[in-house]
Amino acid sequence: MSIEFKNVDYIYAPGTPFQTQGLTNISFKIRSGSFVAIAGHTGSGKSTLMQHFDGLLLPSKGSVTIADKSITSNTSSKSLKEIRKKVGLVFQFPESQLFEETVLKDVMFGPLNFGFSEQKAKEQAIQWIRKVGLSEQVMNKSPFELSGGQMRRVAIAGVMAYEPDILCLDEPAAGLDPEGQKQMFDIFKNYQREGHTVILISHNMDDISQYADDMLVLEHGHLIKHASPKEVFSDPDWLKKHFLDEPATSKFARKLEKGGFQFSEMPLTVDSLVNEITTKLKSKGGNE
Ligand SMILES: Nc1ncnc2c1ncn2[C@@H]1O[C@H](COP(=O)(O)OP(=O)(O)OP(=O)(O)O)[C@@H](O)[C@H]1O
Repeated sequence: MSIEFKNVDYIYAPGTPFQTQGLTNISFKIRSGSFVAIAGHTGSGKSTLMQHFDGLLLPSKGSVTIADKSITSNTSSKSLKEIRKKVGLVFQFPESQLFEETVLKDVMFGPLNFGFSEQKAKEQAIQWIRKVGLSEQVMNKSPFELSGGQMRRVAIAGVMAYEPDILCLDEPAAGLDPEGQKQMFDIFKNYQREGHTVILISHNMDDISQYADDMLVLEHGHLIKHASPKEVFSDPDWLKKHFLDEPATSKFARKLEKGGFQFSEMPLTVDSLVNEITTKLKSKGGNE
């Protein structure tokens, strides 16, 4: 299922002293079945953009089209419910939104809310509890008895259990250990392989370079780049200008090595990476 933005502006608290321009004139198209990363510094508009994918925020100007359904500032709540069944949003630290008595009930909540029968909702919940790497033994426990990492999985299973065509995740691996993070991303990559569209907000360039097909980069509410990670990461001048302080570790560096560069020290920051690339380019006569 595709997503298209046409000239979208979003203004928070219009006409008040708190008025803030969240997004300005955003246009792009996300291909159905792709894995897209949204990157950008804090406050650049990533969460504001994501909340337009299921109509949680309606554009102040312009339009958002999800498959063949258009969302504008006038879209009815009935149409929005249809869209929300197709677009699952997982916010940062989603475990803070768990509320049911048991894990099973919590994961069943989404499917039941979108019209699945009790039986089907239960089957979906059990399947997704397993798929996110939890044992069936947790099903009858209170979510609040679980570890932080397990609670995160329960919350994510709660969205995946109604199998939205588009899955949007805001920093889903934040705070998890490296093994837990990898498992989480493998689950999302498999979800894409099953034919779904996955959209991920991330500050982590390693994850983006490893998993995403395309990147949207925001700055001060403007879309400043829509390209593959390879294109973005092979433009040192652009990286230096926009991502100077973002951390880059060995996997990210290895991706760049494939473009012909070698790196000596790991981990690297983009700053040191860019210096290294610039030095190498100079020594090669600037032809690469
Ligand atoms: N509820 C709100 N009311 C007013 N302004 C807001 C609100 N939420 C966000 N903003 C403003 O909109 C702009 C974009 O914020 P947004 O949260 O979308 O950025 P972000 O890239 O997701 O940041 P972060 O990486 O910190 O989550 C910022 O200037 C922010 O202060």
